[in-house]
Amino acid sequence: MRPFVFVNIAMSADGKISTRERRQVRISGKEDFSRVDRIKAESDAIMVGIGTVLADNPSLTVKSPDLRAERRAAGRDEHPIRVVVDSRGRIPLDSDILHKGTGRRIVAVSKQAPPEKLEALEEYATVIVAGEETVDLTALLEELHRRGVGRLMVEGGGTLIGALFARGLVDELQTFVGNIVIGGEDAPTPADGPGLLREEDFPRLRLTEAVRLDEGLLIRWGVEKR
Ligand SMILES: NC(=O)C1=CN([C@@H]2O[C@H](COP(=O)(O)OP(=O)(O)OC[C@H]3O[C@@H](n4cnc5c(N)ncnc54)[C@H](OP(=O)(O)O)[C@@H]3O)[C@@H](O)[C@H]2O)C=CC1
Ligand SMILES: Nc1nc(O)c(N)c(N[C@@H]2O[C@H](COP(=O)(O)O)[C@@H](O)[C@H]2O)n1
Repeated sequence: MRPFVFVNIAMSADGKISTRERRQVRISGKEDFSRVDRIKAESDAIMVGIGTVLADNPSLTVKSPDLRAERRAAGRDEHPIRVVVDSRGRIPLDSDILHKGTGRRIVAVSKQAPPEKLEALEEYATVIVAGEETVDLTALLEELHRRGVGRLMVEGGGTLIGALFARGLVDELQTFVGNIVIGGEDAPTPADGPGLLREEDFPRLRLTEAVRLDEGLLIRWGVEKR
């Protein structure tokens, strides 16, 4: 068993999620940022790849005091569990995700991570070891489910999202398309990594919603079961 997995990503009108320098770019407007805060508050856990932590240093906390109060009233932590996928334990110990906001953190590593780094990390986070080289995402999701995660939001980046799609581990995709053009063949996109080659392997999506939001478009897709 694994959690319900949904990806939320903001991309430019030309399909980029950042610049070729991997610098964080504001793509969403005010309305979309509040939508993201709400769906974050509705999740049990929120996951990113180590590339996003190193590039953006996000906290992935719930920003609205009202949404945090709702979570508290429901007997939950103020913020969802923050999960970082980080085979080699590269996460800096002073990363915001390990310090900002109350609540639990999980760092998922593979057997490649140095034991001394894991020992240091355990002061701030629960460490899950899954996989030999990179993190075994199927095993990780099963472990998260065992630890009570029913609804998992994935915030990026492109490499992690591409790997989850390639393994059939995504149930829903929410994309905000913003009114900017970033360009550049090396700028990250919503599904990076090696990509898929055979049409029969391409995940098939079912459009469930397309609405105007800020100066852009929010598109929601369900992922067909294989
Ligand atoms: N616009 C938006 O909404 C968002 C944009 N971004 C942008 O995305 C960029 C970062 O994306 P990206 O560089 O692709 O990094 P990711 O955040 O996707 O992290 C990828 C890394 O995760 C690690 N990893 C461990 N196991 C796996 C696995 N099984 N499959 C895939 N990855 C694994 C790998 O590093 P290792 O081998 O060391 O473990 C890999 O390089 C930044 O520019 C950021 O600003 C990010 C989030 C949202
Ligand atoms: N939804 C959305 N729109 C954008 O325009 C963005 N740049 C992002 N980026 C993501 O948000 C994270 C920042 O989180 P915190 O504010 O630090 O909690 C960043 O790391 C990206 O995952 N998202």
